[in-house]
Order: sequence, then structure tokens, then C-alpha cells
Amino acid sequence: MATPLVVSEVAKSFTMHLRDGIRLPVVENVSFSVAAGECAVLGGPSGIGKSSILKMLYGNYSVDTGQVLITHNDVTVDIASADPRSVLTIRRDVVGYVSQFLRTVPRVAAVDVVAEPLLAKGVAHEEARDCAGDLLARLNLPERLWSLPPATFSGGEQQRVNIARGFITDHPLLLLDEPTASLDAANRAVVVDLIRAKKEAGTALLGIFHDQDVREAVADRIIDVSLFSAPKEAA
Ligand SMILES: Nc1ncnc2c1ncn2[C@@H]1O[C@H](COP(=O)(O)OP(=O)(O)OP(=O)(O)O)[C@@H](O)[C@H]1O
Repeated sequence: MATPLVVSEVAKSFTMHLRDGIRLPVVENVSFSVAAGECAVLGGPSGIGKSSILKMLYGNYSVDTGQVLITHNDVTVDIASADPRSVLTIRRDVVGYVSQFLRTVPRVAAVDVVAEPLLAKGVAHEEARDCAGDLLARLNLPERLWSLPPATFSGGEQQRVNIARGFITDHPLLLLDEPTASLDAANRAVVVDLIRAKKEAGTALLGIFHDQDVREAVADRIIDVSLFSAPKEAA
């Protein structure tokens, strides 16, 4: 089976257009791959570029140079150079992403927020909602909240909705940006179980976990992002 994710020689810097075009180099020569059934973890100190790498892999941040090759069903797409329509198709079918914070949509019930990625793949409404309910129950979100929009939920409740939404599909590649940051120990354990189940199902996972216990429980390999730190330019 082809490797689902191959990152090759990627570099990223930010240009601050409102600050005289100051250039902030972040990473360069980023090269690694993630195999099916493996959970690789991005490590390194705060501000080194871990989240920026995940955002490039999901197409949220542009890539200055290099390739992000995502392969599914023998088709390989370079996210770094893909057109926006291809990026959206890949997000629907291939790459899932759990961010730290839920982007709430006004007036949409939590259960429908979670079911939406399945509906986008053509799953029937009732089946998608049933799957969403199963995941929300597993993540201990009280049933009385399922029909409410998550905008007023607590941080941990919103994060559980976000996790359920990210885990509901069978996307072959899953990116996790601190999915357990606002969770209590019991719910962190649920997320560890969900990650292990994904690994067993053959999903390739790449995550950032500041919680050491979670990291040790799920990581097959740590990718040290410090090795890719770009030299900082003199002020
Ligand atoms: N949109 C942006 N515009 C400008 N600079 C940015 C942007 N996003 C990230 N940066 C900068 O890039 C660097 C890397 O940030 P990033 O969030 O990737 O680090 P991180 O390793 O994930 O940090 P942490 O562990 O604290 O979350 C930081 O110096 C940050 O200020």
C-alpha cells in the first residue's frame, strides 16, 4: 500500500505585510512520512512550527517550497500546489483535521455539526445522525446538549464536539492539533481509545499532544520539529 503522507523539503515563512513586510522564517527542509496504521507526533518547543506544519498539510497555510504528497486509492495529490477545489475534495474524502477549537456555526445543533462530514460523503441523514450520537455518547456529552448549537458550550464540551466531528469519517489520514487540551482525564482516555481504534483500522495519524501521558499512550514515533527550524534573520 502506498504511503498516505509524504512531506518533502517543505519550507514556510510568514511575511508581515502590515509591519514593513518583515519576514519570519519558521521551518525549512521539513521531510517525513506517515504510514497507514501509524500515529506520528510532532514534537519540539512552543513556537517551533508544529501547528504551522499541520495547517500546511491541511491546506490552511500556503507552502513556500516543497511537496505535501497525499495518496489515496493510488491517486497522489500535492496539497502544496493543488487548486482549491482539489483541496476541498481531499478534505471531504481523505484528510481529517481536529483543530484545538471548534468553529461554531450559528443555529446548527451539535449532533448535526458532528454528522456533517458523513452527509458530505453521501451517507443518509438518519445513519449519519446515529453515528454522531454514538460518538457524542462515547465522549460523554450529555444527551440534552445534542440538539443545541455548541456556541454556548464549555471549552471541553466544544472540544468533544470537534473530536466527534473529526473522528466520524473513515478518512485514511487524520491530523490532530492538541485534541485533548481542554479535556478531563476520563475524556482524555476516551480520545486515546479512539486514536488506537483508528490505528487498528489502518488510519495514518499525525498529531500534536502537549499532554505527556496522551503522547506516550498513542505515539509510535516523535518527529522533532526543532530539526527543521529555519535560521532566524537578524532584525
Ligand atoms: N498566521 C501567522 N502569521 C504570522 N506568524 C505566524 C502565523 N502562524 C504562526 N506564526 C508564527 O510561526 C511560529 C510557529 O508557530 P506555531 O503555532 O506553528 O508553533 P507551535 O510549535 O505549534 O507552538 P505551540 O506549541 O506554542 O502551539 C511562531 O513564531 C508564530 O508566531
